[in-house]
Amino acid sequence: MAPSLENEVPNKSRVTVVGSGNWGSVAAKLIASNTLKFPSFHDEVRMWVFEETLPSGEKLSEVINRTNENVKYLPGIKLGKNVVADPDLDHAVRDANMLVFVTPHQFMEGICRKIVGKIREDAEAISLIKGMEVKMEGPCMISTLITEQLGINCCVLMGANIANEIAVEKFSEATVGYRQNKEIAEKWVRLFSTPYFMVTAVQDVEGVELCGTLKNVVAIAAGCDLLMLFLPFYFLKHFQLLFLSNGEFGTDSTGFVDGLEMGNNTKAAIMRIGLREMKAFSKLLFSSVKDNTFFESCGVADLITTCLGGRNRKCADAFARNGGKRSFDELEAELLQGQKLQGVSTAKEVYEVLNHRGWLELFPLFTTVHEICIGHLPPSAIVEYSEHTPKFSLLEGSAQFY
Ligand SMILES: NC(=O)C1=CN([C@@H]2O[C@H](COP(=O)(O)OP(=O)(O)OC[C@H]3O[C@@H](n4cnc5c(N)ncnc54)[C@H](O)[C@@H]3O)[C@@H](O)[C@H]2O)C=CC1
Ligand SMILES: O=C(CO)COP(=O)(O)O
Repeated sequence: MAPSLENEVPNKSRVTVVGSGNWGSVAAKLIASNTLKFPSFHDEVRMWVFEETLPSGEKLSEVINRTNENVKYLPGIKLGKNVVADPDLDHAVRDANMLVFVTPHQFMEGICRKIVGKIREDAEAISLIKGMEVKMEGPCMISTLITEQLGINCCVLMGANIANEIAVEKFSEATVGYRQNKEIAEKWVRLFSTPYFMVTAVQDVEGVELCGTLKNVVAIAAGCDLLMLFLPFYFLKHFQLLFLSNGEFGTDSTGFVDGLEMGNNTKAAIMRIGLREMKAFSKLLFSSVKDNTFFESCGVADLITTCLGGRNRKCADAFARNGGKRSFDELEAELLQGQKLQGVSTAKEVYEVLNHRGWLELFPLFTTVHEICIGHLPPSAIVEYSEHTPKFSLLEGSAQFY
């Protein structure tokens, strides 16, 4: 049973973080430092934990409350004594008027269903979730899902935010996207901002959220692109031994590409083309999306950091290194150890939208990423496709997107 709430103090905002993965835990840490600082917030930050039993036999939530660390998803980092892990979702959300949603996107529909009618009427939400759902009616952003299912306003916070870096207080920026109410957006900015985490608000929920969502697809491409440079050598025995024996891909592989003096240009090309497709796709879905949003932290900066150092890139690198013979599910389990990959399912969701609307030809990078992920194309297609200039000229010629 989770520890009980502190005594009620009127008019103070009470924050609950729904999610306690890698980023969820860091978000709780950031917030907890500010709820202690500002009298307008209750000190305590409740963090809903999807309960699991650790190899030691203990419950994760109990260990978090005992050690003040999320030993599974963010080991070695103290969250702040005012963070209370709570495995009971209803209990965790019922007193909060500021709900921070930060779970892998595939779980959000189920979570919303469980808490319908169980939250405060005056609750405000913010989503830190990068992903979307595709329904019969079309694509549905996670903030929209929250608003529609729970009947509450929902802002978003996205940015160049590799959680492990923010956990050790390396300087980062982030973007809050809001719809109408600037005052609420400013309250979220205050809740998250620290000297090492600089948050800016823009009035463009869809633009901010689509940036955060779509860059994960480009990061998969960036991961494949890395391996592309190795394919000619792939079957040489010593490379096979090097790549397949130690299970360490990230740093070694990047150094290797650097050694070939080819990788950075190729990766930059993938990012540039990816950014164009992100912008075109976002504007086709929502004409309100603003150009400037792509220059905020949620746009180009998040694209760069994820393509260089994110989990999507890491798994795609391993996928390509194995010639597509090991599934993303298998690689995710092995390399991320419980953390979740968003780019592969987002690529599928984007593909469904493109296919349904007859836009596949307009988005060769997004389309190719999905076809590689499902094994219809080899990883090498990610670079081959860039030779299909006629497809690109369709995009180049679509002036209304740019
Ligand atoms: N990790 C990062 O560096 C960043 C992540 N994000 C985004 O934040 C969102 C959450 O990511 P993370 O906190 O990193 O999560 P994560 O990738 O660490 O995922 C693991 C979390 O999922 C939970 N989980 C597993 N099965 C579940 C189920 N059936 N129902 C509910 N929860 C379940 C686990 O308990 C754990 O809390 C994602 O959309 C991600 O794209 C955004 C910025 C940075
Ligand atoms: O969103 C992220 C950084 O802003 C994290 O990306 P990954 O999920 O690829 O690690």
